[in-house]
Amino acid sequence: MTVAFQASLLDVDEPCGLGPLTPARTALSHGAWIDVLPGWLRGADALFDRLVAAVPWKAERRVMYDRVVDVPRLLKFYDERDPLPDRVLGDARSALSAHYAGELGEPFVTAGLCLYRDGRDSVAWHGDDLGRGGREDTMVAILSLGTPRSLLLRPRGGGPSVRRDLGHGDLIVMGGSCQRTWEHAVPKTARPCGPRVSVQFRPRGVR
Ligand SMILES: O=C(O)CCC(=O)C(=O)O
Ligand SMILES: [Fe+2]
Repeated sequence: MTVAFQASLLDVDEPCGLGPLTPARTALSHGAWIDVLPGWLRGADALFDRLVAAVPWKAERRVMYDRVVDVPRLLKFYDERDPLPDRVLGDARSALSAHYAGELGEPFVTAGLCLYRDGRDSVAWHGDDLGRGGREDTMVAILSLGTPRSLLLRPRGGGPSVRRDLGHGDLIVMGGSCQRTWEHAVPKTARPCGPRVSVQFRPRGVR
């Protein structure tokens, strides 16, 4: 598939590599938190290009109320035994598993990939609460590549939302009770907007 993407000028020709994993934590309410590390992956635009070309992206359709609608992004899920599409993703998963081992008590194993082709692609408000995230504290780590998009978070009970603009190798980790006491979304935008890939690493049974 071809998607037009303007590589960031700072990033051109830089070798792909993960920097030190030194995220800054922001406590949210109800025992939720986010860790953010801008530019964790240097040379992220090269990885973006490889993933756009190599991943067998799938368009999905879902039942919404009484209609079948297109899911507004392309997807590919790698289960724990599936080989990842790029070595750098394996390195990122290992580094995250090592860094959070004490706090999380288990490794990140799956990788969910999303391709937002332009500003019309999005993900609606939700928590990753289909599995254990709906009952237990856990973590979901997201590596963002390509054009930055806003990730919004809001408490389920109501209250102000928190926004982080993520792309070009940025990392966010949602932790604690975040998947069951908060929701997150990547809203559509009317601004001209190039494509973004997000890679979500999750522990076993978290979806
Ligand atoms: O694209 C993102 O950063 C978020 C994706 C997401 O929330 C999900 O796939 O569950
Ligand atoms: Fe999510």
